[in-house]
Amino acid sequence: MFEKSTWIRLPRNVVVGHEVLGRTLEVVDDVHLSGRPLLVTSPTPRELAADPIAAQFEERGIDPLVVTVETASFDAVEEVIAEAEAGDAAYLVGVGGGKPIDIAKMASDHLGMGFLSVPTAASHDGIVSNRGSVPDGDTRHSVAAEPPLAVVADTGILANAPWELTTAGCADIISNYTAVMDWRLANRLKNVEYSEYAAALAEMTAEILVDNADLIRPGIEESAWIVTKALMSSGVAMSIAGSSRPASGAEHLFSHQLDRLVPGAALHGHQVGVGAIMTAYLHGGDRGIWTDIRDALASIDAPTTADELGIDADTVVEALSTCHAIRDRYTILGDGMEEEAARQVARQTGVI
Ligand SMILES: NC(=O)C1=CN([C@@H]2O[C@H](COP(=O)(O)OP(=O)(O)OC[C@H]3O[C@@H](n4cnc5c(N)ncnc54)[C@H](O)[C@@H]3O)[C@@H](O)[C@H]2O)C=CC1
Ligand SMILES: O=C(CO)COP(=O)(O)O
Ligand SMILES: [Zn+2]
Repeated sequence: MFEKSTWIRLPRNVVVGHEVLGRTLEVVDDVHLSGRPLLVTSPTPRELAADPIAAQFEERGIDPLVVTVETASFDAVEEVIAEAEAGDAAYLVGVGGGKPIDIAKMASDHLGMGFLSVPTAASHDGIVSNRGSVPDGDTRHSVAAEPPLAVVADTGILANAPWELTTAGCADIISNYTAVMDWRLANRLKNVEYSEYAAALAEMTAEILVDNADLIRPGIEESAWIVTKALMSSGVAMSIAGSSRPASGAEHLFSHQLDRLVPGAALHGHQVGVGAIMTAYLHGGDRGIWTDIRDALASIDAPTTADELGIDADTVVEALSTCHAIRDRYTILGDGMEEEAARQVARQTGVI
């Protein structure tokens, strides 16, 4: 008997483009949200986007609640939940980079409320996905959470964000290549559930981004458009898969381990990009696509070496040789790399 079922949770409206921030209330209406919103933001995005959105609500006679968070933590999630309950909020709006959006996502999951994602930086694919990532003890990877009901991505704001945030978003997309290789391997070796649709979408997204790498330049709104659409597409792949597998393999394990060893040393996307160079090498050796990945990263100004990440060689080797154990996710790292083998890979690929 056929007993399979799937439940794909996607944003209902995705609005990307020039000055779309000014249309936030139209989006709110279109997804039938009403009542008092709670805007969750961080200091710079507050000025750039949350205050202008708050002004739109005020013009309509609605007094929005605003919480400014500084760090991604469960204390911040609790604070948002408490503010929402005390202020009778009806829904949440996450405005900023990954941190406020993740906090809004996790809080809305807990409160059973809808939420909107308003990214001000195209820094990774969490800005649209149904995954939330808040450090929990030793855990750094994402967990299932509420997907946004809608995304409002203003390309003018995104194009003016610090360039390294955009290159981090690009690198997060480029890492889909190795994530999908790991996923296929895990499917073949461990019978891990696999979706060809999600895998193909994740790979195609990386390919389109790499093909358009020449158009991705600082301060250009069309660049923000290309990167944001890719992040959306990658988020959809994760939603189809019902896991982060299409966009997260061993290169992400490596990055999560760096987050534990040297918190805040480099951006998520930059770390996974360097991880992807090394894990692509592990998949294919000298004939593999690791040089293509390295060159694609270099072409969009993303780091390709430990030095460029600002992380020392020993830490890179430690992260690569220990990260297999941090999560139950089978990858090319198998049951772990010997430290000397990890050092060789990092040397062969020019990472150290
Ligand atoms: N949910 C998920 O699947 C994922 C979540 N993450 C999480 O996301 C977080 C990292 O994301 P980020 O966006 O790097 O963090 P973030 O929210 O801290 O933003 C980085 C910095 O950029 C600034 N910023 C944002 N937009 C700006 C703009 N337009 N102009 C000037 N400055 C601007 C912020 O004020 C902040 O200082 C981490 O907590 C990480 O764990 C990372 C990957 C996936
Ligand atoms: O960053 C992500 C995909 O790009 C999410 O992956 P994780 O589940 O490994 O946190
Ligand atoms: Zn990522």
